[in-house]
Amino acid sequence: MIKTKSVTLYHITQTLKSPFISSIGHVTDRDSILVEMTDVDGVSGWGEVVAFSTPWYTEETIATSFHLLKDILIPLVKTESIIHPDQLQSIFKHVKRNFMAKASLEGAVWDLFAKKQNKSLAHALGGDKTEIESGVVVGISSIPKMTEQISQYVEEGYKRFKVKISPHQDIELIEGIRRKFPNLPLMADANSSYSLKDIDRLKALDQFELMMIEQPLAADDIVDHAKLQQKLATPICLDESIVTSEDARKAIELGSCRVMNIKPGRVGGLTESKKIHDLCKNHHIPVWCGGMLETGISRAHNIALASLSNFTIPGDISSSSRYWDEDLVFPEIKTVNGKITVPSGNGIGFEVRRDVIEKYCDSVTII
Ligand SMILES: O=C(O)CCC(=O)c1ccccc1C(=O)O
Ligand SMILES: [Mg+2]
Repeated sequence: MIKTKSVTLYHITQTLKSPFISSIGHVTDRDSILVEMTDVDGVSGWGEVVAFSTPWYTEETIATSFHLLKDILIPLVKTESIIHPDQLQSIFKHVKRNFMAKASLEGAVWDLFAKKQNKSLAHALGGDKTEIESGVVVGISSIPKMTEQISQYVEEGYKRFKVKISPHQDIELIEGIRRKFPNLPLMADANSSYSLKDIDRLKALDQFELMMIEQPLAADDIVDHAKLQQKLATPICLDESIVTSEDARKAIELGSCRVMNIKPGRVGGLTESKKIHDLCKNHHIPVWCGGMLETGISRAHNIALASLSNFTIPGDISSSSRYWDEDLVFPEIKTVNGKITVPSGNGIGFEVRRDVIEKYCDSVTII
């Protein structure tokens, strides 16, 4: 049983090693809110808000998440005795959307719950893989720079490579990469930069045998994606369009995709992530875990989630050093020979480094 004593929110800002560029947004300084929930027995669980400072990827921001946590979600949780983290869905049932805010607090509860059960978060979620395969994302730049980056990541052992595309940079880019790496496990993420009018451009990509195209069409669409999937040989993977397990059910029913990307933040937490995972597994839709340029805390949650059996495709979970000079967790999260070991220690299985948090922390709020 978890009875909350306090929840501490740490607002931190870290600068990415190099700016992250996609078709819809640039990130140079990464703001995050770390959520530490301490219960009356003195055990702490950790979560992270993965929203950005502006609403370019989803409608949430760091500021909206802070408001939701402080004024609505934490007060709701503080009055409850929690037996299982799944309960948070009913505790939050009158709070619409705000998935990333909910996921951060739910993540802290999952970590705390696993720690109190003397289980790893992976085991608490029902995952039994001891290692997960690691993929990496190459941001938008010139084609020579991107191929150069890919060569470096190939050397580092990554198992899957993702590039960002848009109607301004697609066929030529993929052709350039394929010329140098004919058999690379390669995929492209469009972040909703196409419409059905671009169908010929998208069909032209079929010749390059990409593993999948991620989110070609609008975030709020699953109908046009179904039409597009019928015309494309390349599997479509949905990211932004899936924010609940109901969205996942409808997308599967319509045939809007053949693969799904799951990000706990986007779907409101690990409980909903698991539901989507289970649903996809029953319908033979493979899933992989997406990334949000997050710190080691959210990466640790992602690793635990990706230890579930239907995460059969390497996700966007890369070494912390891909984005950060210094990780917030110990030991540092590292891809070795394209794999990351799923920790066996209790909860997230990593120690949170308070000394590093302090270095990047702008403000602390205790509720
Ligand atoms: O390496 C990562 O963390 C994932 C990079 C990435 O593609 C991404 C990063 C931020 C927001 C959205 C996306 C995306 O998957 O669309
Ligand atoms: Mg994406």
